[in-house]
Amino acid sequence: MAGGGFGAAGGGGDFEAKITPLVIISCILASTGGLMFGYDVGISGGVTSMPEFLRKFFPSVYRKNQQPGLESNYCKYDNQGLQLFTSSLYLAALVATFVAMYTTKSLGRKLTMLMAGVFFLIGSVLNFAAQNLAMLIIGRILLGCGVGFANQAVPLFLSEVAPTRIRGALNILFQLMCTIGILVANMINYGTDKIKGNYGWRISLGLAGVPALMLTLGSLIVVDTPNSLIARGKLEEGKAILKRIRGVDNVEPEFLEIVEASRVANEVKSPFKNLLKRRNRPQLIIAIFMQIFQQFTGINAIMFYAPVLFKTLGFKSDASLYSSAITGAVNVLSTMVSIYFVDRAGRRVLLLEAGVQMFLSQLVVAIVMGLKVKDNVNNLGHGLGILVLVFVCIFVASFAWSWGPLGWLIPSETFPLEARSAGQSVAVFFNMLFTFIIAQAFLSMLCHMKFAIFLFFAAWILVMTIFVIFLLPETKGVPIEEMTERVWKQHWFWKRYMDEVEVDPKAKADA
Ligand SMILES: OC[C@H]1O[C@](O)(CO)[C@@H](O)[C@@H]1O
Repeated sequence: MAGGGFGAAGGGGDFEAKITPLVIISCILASTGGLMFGYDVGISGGVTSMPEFLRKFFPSVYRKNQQPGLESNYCKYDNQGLQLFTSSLYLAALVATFVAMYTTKSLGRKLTMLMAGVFFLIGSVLNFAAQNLAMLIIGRILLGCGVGFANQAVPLFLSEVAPTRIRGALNILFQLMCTIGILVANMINYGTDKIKGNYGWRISLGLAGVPALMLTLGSLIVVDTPNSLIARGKLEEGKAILKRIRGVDNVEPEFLEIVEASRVANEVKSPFKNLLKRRNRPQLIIAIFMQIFQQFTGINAIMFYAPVLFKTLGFKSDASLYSSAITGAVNVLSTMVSIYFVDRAGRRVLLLEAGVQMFLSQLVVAIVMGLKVKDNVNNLGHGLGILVLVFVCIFVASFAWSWGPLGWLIPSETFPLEARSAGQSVAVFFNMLFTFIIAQAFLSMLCHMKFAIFLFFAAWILVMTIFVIFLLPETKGVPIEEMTERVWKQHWFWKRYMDEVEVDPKAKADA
C-alpha cells in the first residue's frame, strides 16, 4: 500500500509469514528513530536546569537562580528564550512532517529515515559545538526536521514490514523506544550535571549523535518495505523483498493485496481533500483530539521540565535529576504493561482507568503544591517532596499505559486504507503542534497559574475521559479493514457520518 500508519498494513487477514531475523533486525534498526525522538524530549529539561548552560546562553535566568528569594519559586525559569530552546524542535518537526509525507511516498521509507538520521547528526554536532544562541537554535531546528521525518517514516516502516499478528506489539515498540530514549537522556543528564565547566551540557546534547548514527547506519542497511517499492512501481523488487522478510515462498496473496491497495491509494489524487470527506470525519476528529488530549494530560510538562519542576519544589540539583530518572524508568516499565494489555483488556479500559488515576494524581500534586510551595521560600519538606514525586510517578505510569501508546495506535488503525497516510501525517502534525504549545507555554503558565496549572491539566483529563466514554469506540480485535462496518456504522453517534459509505456485502454477511 502507498499509505499506512502505525498499525497499518495491506489488509485485515493474516498471511503466511515467519518472524524472520530480517524483520526483527529491521524493526530494531528502524525504531532507533523513536530513541532519537525520546532522547530529545528527555535531554532538554536537564540541560536547561544546568547552571553553566544557563550562564552561557540565558544569563538572566542564571542570575535569577543565583539569588534565592528574589524571584517567586514558580517563576525562576519563566523565560521565552529558554522555552524556545525546548520548543523550536517541535515547531520544525511539524513543518517537516508534511515534507516527509511526500518523501515517504515518492522516495520511500528507507531514504526518508536516512534523511532523518542525517538531519539529526548535523543537529547534534551543532548543539555540541554551540557558541551562541543562534547556533543552539539552528541545531534544534535540524533535530526537529529529524523528528518530523523519523516520526512519519519509522512507524510506517514498522507496520509495513511486520507480520499482521505482531503488528500491535511492533506499533508500541516505537513508543517504547521513545520512553527508553527519555530515560537514557535523564540518566546521562544525571551524570553530566556533575561535570564542571561547559562540558556537561555539551556532552548531553552531543550524545544525541549516538541514536542518530544508529538510525543513519541502520537505514543504510535495511531494505525498503515491499509496500513502498510496489507503490512506486517496482513490482519485482517488492515481491523479492516480501519473500525475504516473510521467510516463505508463497507470498502471492499478500503481494496481490498490496498491489490492489496501492492501485486504490494511487487513484487518490488529493490526499487531504479525500481526508476531509464526510465519511472520514469521525476518524479525523478522533485522530486530532487524541493528539490534543495526549498533550493536555500534562505529560510533557513532566517530561521536559521535571528537573525544573522538582527544583521548584525545593529539591537540590542532584535530587531533581535523579527524580527525573525515576519518572523516566516508570514511563518505560508502564509502556510495557500496555503492550501486554492492549489486545486483551482493550483500548477503552486502559484509557478509562488511566483517566481516573491521572485525574486524582494531578489533584494531589496541585493540593500539596498549593498548600506548601510558597512564592519566596523553599518550604516543601522532604516528606512532602517525596509525596509529590510518588504522585508524579503514579501519573506517569497511567499515562504510559494509556494515552502514550494509544494516542498513536488508535488514529492509525481507524482510517480506511486510502486515507491512512494523510491521516497519519495530520496526527503527527497535531501531536507536534500541541507538544510545541506545552513546551513553549508551560514555564510561563507555572509562573502565572502556580499550583493551579495542575488543576488545569486535571480539568482536561476529566474532559478527555468523558470524550472516551461517549465518543471513542472500542477497536480491539477488529480487523483493520473492517472498521467502517463493525465500528463506525454501529456507533450511536458516529454512524450518521457513514450514510454515504457503500455497504460491503461480505462484511455485512459477517456482521
Ligand atoms: O512518554 C512520553 C512521551 O510520549 C509522547 O507523548 C509521544 O507519544 C511524547 O510527547 C512524550 O514526551
